[in-house]
Amino acid sequence: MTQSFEIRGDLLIGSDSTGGNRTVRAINPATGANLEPAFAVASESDVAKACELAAQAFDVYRATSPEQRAAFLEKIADNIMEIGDILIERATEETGLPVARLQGERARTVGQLRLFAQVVRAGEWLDLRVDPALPERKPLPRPDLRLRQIPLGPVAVFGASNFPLAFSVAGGDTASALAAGCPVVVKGHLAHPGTGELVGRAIRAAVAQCGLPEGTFSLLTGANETGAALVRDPRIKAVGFTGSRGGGLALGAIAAARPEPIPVYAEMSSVNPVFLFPAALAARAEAIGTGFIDSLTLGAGQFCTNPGLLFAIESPDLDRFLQAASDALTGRAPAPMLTPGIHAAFDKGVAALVEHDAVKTVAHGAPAEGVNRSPGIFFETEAAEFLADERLGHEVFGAASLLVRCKDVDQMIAVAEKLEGQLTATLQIEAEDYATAAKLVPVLERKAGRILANGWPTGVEVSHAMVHGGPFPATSDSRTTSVGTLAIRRFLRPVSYQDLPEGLLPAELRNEGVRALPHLLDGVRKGS
Ligand SMILES: NC(=O)C1=CN([C@@H]2O[C@H](COP(=O)(O)OP(=O)(O)OC[C@H]3O[C@@H](n4cnc5c(N)ncnc54)[C@H](O)[C@@H]3O)[C@@H](O)[C@H]2O)C=CC1
Ligand SMILES: O=C(O)CCC(=O)C(=O)O
Repeated sequence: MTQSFEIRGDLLIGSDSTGGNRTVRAINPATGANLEPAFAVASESDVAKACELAAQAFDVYRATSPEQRAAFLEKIADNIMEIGDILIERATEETGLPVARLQGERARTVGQLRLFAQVVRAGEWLDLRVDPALPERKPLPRPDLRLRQIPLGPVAVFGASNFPLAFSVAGGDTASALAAGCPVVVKGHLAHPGTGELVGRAIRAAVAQCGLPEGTFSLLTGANETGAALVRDPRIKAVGFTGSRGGGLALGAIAAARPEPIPVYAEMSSVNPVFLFPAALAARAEAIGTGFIDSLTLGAGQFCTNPGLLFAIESPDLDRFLQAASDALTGRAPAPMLTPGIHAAFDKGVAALVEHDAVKTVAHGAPAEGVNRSPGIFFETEAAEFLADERLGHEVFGAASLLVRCKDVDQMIAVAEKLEGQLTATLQIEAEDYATAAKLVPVLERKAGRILANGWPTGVEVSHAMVHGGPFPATSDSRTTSVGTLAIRRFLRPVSYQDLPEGLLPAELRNEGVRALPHLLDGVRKGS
């Protein structure tokens, strides 16, 4: 039977929809108009109720079999597709993003849930290890030791403004936390509350259809206070976040100040340096120029993977690149940005660069027609100036980028050494560049979570070998990723069982259970 999902402005606290005061409306950023209906904003008691339900759900949910949990993730994906066109229509109204982009994002979101279902079934994430007892060992016998990963507990997820589906209510943080066995309480982003509610209803329906406890999932709409109360709640055991550096740091500080501090996995700011090597520019300066502008202006530049910094060595080929990039950007009409606040922050960041004595404007897009839009813009400066002012390396969230002119490869490497942590670093190279690029790669490994060649950083593949992370300030914890199947590890911790009788061991660590799953037996990989 086809289900119908509606936007009513409700909080979704377990199976209850009655909480909150109806005080906020979404804004259509393309027109500036308010959208109906009014949405309930969660109070502290709503937050506490969602967390209590999540805590009650935890032991039941984490005891689900891999098959039950995988089926739940797949049911969420099916339900999201069942929402149908109203999901894309509402997301377009709330974000100003084009229909095709949102359709692609929906496919990525459901694909991500289905991929995590496969991961749960495969069992590698349990990281099972067995070191059998060695009773005859001298001078001391070895006990029987068995290890598995267990989920941390209820997780707070902060939906991102710029990916209303793939990084929001049922995005990567939610998918990986649910896959790990953690109940999830989402703090929805006020930039897309209707989109969030539709997806939240799809998850809530899946909870009921799969016979899971109601507290497995809740959705709280609200501003910063709601999020702060959620992170303070003692029942929350980890946080997933995508957004600003200020927001991520504030939540990290709240989490660290709790009587029981908890991990915050925050994906924050990145300028994603791109290194244009000489032979690459000689071979294809024009193609690199247009490819760069396409990546820069994608989604009005509102990607944390946006190429915000370029480095290149002075040459006539660099001038060809600049001409091609300028031609591609000039006249390009700006798209609406996600919120008036994000638009204002972009204008402020651009104004600071326009007024900077050491920065020259290379090109900009067509003037804005309509609200919440500003032309994309491309600047240049000298390496020495870049090194002298660290503000030139900070993120301007939107379609703004700065080219840094270097004298030679050594200067390019010296500048790279000064960069903050990044999500990505990109090389534009040809075979003749490999020897010099090889000197840069070890530097970039220290700086970034993903190094790519001859592509553009926007557009992250959801897969097993993806890292969407990196050293601070790209993220708060460089040891992991927020995209790809490795993300499940953020919400797990190991437990070792020493000499427990078979009947007390979890099923997957009993002899028969272990044999059916991939595991390490005395350090040797088996069964995968
Ligand atoms: N690097 C990236 O991936 C992204 C960066 N941004 C940056 O963030 C700016 C604002 O955009 P938003 O999406 O609204 O990000 P934001 O960081 O302001 O908000 C994201 C979420 O965190 C919460 N939050 C923020 N500060 C908080 C605090 N002090 N206490 C408790 N909760 C807090 C908000 O309520 C929201 O739910 C943009 O102009 C841009 O500079 C935004 C989206 C993605
Ligand atoms: O480039 C992408 O696909 C993902 C970008 C991202 O993670 C973000 O903008 O928050």
